[in-house]
Amino acid sequence: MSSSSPSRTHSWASFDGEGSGAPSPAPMSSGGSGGSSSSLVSSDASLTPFIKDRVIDGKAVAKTIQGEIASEVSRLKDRYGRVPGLAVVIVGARKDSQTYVRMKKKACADVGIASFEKCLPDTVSQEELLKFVRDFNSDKSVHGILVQLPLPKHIDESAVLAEISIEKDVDGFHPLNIGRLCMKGREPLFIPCTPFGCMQLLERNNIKIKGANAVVVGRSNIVGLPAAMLLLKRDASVTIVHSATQDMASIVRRADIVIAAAGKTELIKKEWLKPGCVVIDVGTNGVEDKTKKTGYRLVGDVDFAGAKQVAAAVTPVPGGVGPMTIAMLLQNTLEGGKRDIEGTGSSSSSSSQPGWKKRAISLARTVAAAAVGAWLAGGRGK
Ligand SMILES: NC(=O)C1=CN([C@@H]2O[C@H](COP(=O)(O)OP(=O)(O)OC[C@H]3O[C@@H](n4cnc5c(N)ncnc54)[C@H](OP(=O)(O)O)[C@@H]3O)[C@@H](O)[C@H]2O)C=CC1
Ligand SMILES: Nc1nc(=O)c2c([nH]1)NC[C@@H]1CN(c3ccc(C(=O)N[C@@H](CCC(=O)O)C(=O)O)cc3)C=[N+]21
Repeated sequence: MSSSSPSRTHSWASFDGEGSGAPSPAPMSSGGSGGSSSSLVSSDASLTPFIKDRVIDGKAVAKTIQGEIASEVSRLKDRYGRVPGLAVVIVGARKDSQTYVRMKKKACADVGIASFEKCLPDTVSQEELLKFVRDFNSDKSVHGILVQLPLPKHIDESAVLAEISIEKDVDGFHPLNIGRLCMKGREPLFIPCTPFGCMQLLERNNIKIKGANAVVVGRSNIVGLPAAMLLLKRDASVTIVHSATQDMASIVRRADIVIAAAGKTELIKKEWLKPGCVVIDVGTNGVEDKTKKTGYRLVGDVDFAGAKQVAAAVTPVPGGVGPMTIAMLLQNTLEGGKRDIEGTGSSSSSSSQPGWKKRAISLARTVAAAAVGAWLAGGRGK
């Protein structure tokens, strides 16, 4: 995890064993096999500040993080007279996309981050869209660029995401950022917001990740895959399940931590869950509800009422991962802003070199690599 993440470190030893004076495991109301004797969740309420009655309050965690971001932004403003800026590009008129973009804009205003918006019709050509991305790439007041997904079918999503400057890729979707996220000993410049938010929900409640069996349901580039990589980097043993997985129930049943990101309403049943596990529900599915003004309500990928009876902790939908996604987008934009405004460099390595020096070294490395490549291509390397 990036050293710049707002998480705190914590010693896990006390939750584990018998005879350690450790708090007792979370109550297990559903009998059954496969349960371990220790809990990942402390019963010391001071260590689980955002868990009440086994429900993880994502809104409260997000609010805390946004408070931290607001004070950092005001520090930057006082000291340098500059604030971080986020640009959002939205194509077409999807209602859900418009809602998310509106929420992001309001969240930026709340913490003092400048926001810029480009709304394009769904007839926009790929070249035009790329031009707007390039314009934001070279705009000094923009430190983060988010192109709202999904994009219309005629646009090559990968090409657009790869065009975003890696230094402004606050979604963390650029192939270089994803590549670094997956590599041992490397860190991305930005961690994808939703998985980053899931990790914060665990970390800020001191939930033990190291050594846990984690199951991620879903393998998308934006949620499932990066969530699995982050859990792996935190020393969980990770299994990813997807639409071709056989007997998913028995795999989920072994999980101490479940991250559900399939986009299927209440796919995960109470009986699939190991007693005392922790469930992070990313799914955001609209189901018809005539009692609502909008005509629908949001439901997760997990049977929430059932999970609440079995799990030690579970996130609700809404009010769980969703608000965290937005908080982490602000966090990433702040990080991007700080690298530029304070000159803390374009690499997330822990080196203390100033930004300009890191950039110079990085450029020198690129030039050297290109020279060696040309030399080898010329047959002289044989
Ligand atoms: N709260 C938030 O902030 C966010 C919420 N979301 C929500 O999270 C969910 C997932 O989003 P996203 O990753 O973009 O979705 P995708 O549709 O891109 O990916 C879904 C993944 O789930 C797998 N899957 C689908 N059906 C099943 C099944 N029956 N059993 C097991 N695996 C299955 C798919 O498998 P395969 O690869 O084999 O097709 C795929 O890997 C959605 O509900 C989305 O709305 C997304 C982003 C942010
Ligand atoms: N480039 C890009 N980056 C994204 O991060 C991205 C995207 N495209 N496309 C769509 C998905 C989805 N997404 C959500 C963000 C916030 C909530 C959220 O805050 N949800 C609230 C409820 C919102 C409501 O009431 O509608 C909650 O769960 O409590 C949900 C989903 C980001 N995504």
